[in-house]
Amino acid sequence: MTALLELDGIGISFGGLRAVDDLSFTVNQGQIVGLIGPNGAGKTTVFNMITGVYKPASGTIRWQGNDITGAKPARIATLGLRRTFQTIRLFADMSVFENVRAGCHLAARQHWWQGLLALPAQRREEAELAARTHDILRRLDLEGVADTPATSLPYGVQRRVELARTLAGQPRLIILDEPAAGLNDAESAALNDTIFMIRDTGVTILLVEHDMNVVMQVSDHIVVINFGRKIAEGNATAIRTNPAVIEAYLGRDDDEATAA
Ligand SMILES: Nc1ncnc2c1ncn2[C@@H]1O[C@H](COP(=O)(O)OP(=O)(O)OP(=O)(O)O)[C@@H](O)[C@H]1O
Repeated sequence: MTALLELDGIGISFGGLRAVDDLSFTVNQGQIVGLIGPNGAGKTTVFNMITGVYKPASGTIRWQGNDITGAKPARIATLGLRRTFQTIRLFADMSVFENVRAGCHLAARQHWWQGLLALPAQRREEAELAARTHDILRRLDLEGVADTPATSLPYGVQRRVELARTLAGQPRLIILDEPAAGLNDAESAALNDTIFMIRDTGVTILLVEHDMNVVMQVSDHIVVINFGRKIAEGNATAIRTNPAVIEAYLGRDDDEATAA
């Protein structure tokens, strides 16, 4: 298996709090890796370090073998490493098609001024991008609402539009930030299929999620952190029965403990 993303001993502190400590794990090409942990475990901080929002105080992050520790978010995005957001960030005045088409811009080859001149190469690229956008809309079952203003749609559909827009940038690896948050049971069940479909198009996935059902059902490999440290990793069967994981979740009187 080829390592796409490697975290090697990364750590960061906020004031006196060691939010992430000596954390190592690898995401291989084509895998779906779940990153889980109780509230405040450090999940968000981990992917803020991966995406360049925070610079790790220690350790190394490698992308296809190259050290990208401390690289700026824009550079990391152009490498093909993208994330989704928990909060909806769609363009309110644009249709679903236009929102997803806007996600293609990072991968576009033409300069903006070539667009003004409407050169043949530019027109060709426009046609390519429109075809790519329609292909993604079809895969995510959004063709029927392509012309609908994005923010007029139900919450669960808007989340799918966001996912479509992120895919339009042709990522190699996508970090899904709690994709099941706020979804009803039917939407959450459909999400599993969507995640498999994304992987089947060749995109590697790092899934940060509270919903244990989703994580256990879709992940090839699961990394569990608590208080910023890795306490277990393995497949769903191994994680479900791991005493340290059970202890971490059952030590907390909340829904996560029940779900675990
Ligand atoms: N910018 C910051 N400044 C200070 N402390 C922070 C900051 N970001 C996170 N923390 C602290 O670091 C720890 C890890 O937080 P983080 O948000 O990464 O956890 P999480 O696993 O994503 O939690 P949740 O599941 O609740 O979203 C927490 O104790 C949090 O309070």
